Amino acid sequence: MNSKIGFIGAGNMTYAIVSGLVNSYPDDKQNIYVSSRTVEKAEIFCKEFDVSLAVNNRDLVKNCEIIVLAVKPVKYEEVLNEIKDIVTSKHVIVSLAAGIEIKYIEQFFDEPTKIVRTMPNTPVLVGAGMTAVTKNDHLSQEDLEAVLNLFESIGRVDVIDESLMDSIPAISGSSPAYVYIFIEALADGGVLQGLSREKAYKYAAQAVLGAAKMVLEKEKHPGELKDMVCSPAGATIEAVYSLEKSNFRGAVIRAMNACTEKVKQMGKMKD
Ligand SMILES: NC(=O)C1=CN([C@@H]2O[C@H](COP(=O)(O)OP(=O)(O)OC[C@H]3O[C@@H](n4cnc5c(N)ncnc54)[C@H](OP(=O)(O)O)[C@@H]3O)[C@@H](O)[C@H]2O)C=CC1
Ligand SMILES: O=C(O)[C@@H]1CCC=N1
Repeated sequence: MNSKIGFIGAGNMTYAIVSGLVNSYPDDKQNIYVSSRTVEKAEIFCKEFDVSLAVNNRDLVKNCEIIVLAVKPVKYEEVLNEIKDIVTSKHVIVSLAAGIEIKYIEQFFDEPTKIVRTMPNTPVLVGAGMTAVTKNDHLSQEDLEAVLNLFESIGRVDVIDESLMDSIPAISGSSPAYVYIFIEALADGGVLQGLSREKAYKYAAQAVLGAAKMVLEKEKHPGELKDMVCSPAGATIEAVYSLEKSNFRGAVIRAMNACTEKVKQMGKMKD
């Protein structure tokens, strides 16, 4: 880690990213700073990970080059007003917020400021995150590489056009939540049929992990991979038929549309 990185907000996403970074950079823990509204929470957090405590958000900005805004979208105005006069052209501001556009953050600063908008997900905690990244024109290639390196150390990264950013929560930022529901449902079905709860979670989660690896590592269409499982007149096609009758795909796509709709509303709520 070549820069000091500071997290404003010690909530779920900071927990996930810092856990991942501490695993990837065990010798650089002291270069990770955290501040939060409730200082006691930040203290507990810093003790757990052996990272540096910033006593407040301004102290964090003074100590770090990369500043991650890990507060809810509605808190952006408050936090940006608090730090704007001490942010310099050397800092890189990294936003995690769903729905917040780069131009909204830019308007707080009188001078050109380096801003990166990202959408990670909680699996960064285990080094298996998916992070979409977009940036403004004030970053050098070196600045961008520094941010990409951080997220690449805790998962996969993709640089995209900002026009696509509002669509990313639905497909990867929020989707771990739907996958956990799917895993719970698989496990409940297993328990119903007599498996222990412990075994049911292990079998369900490993099946989801394995299926995802097949999609990522084999150059095959997911439909072809599904067909490989469905023996003619076999058991799997009965399950697939039942899911299709329940509009499984439609339910997922409808949920994603609801997610994106909310992301767009959250982007407007901060105005
Ligand atoms: N959770 C997720 O899976 C993902 C979240 N995100 C984005 O990450 C951001 C954070 O989300 P998440 O971690 O889930 O939210 P949380 O509610 O878990 O955490 C937010 C944190 O911000 C702190 N906070 C609030 N106001 C301030 C302030 N003025 N100064 C410093 N800290 C403050 C809160 O402290 P306190 O508890 O004391 O109020 C809390 O620790 C959001 O913008 C979200 O859109 C992006 C991708 C995935
Ligand atoms: O629920 C949320 O608003 C955030 C955005 C992506 C995941 N969690």
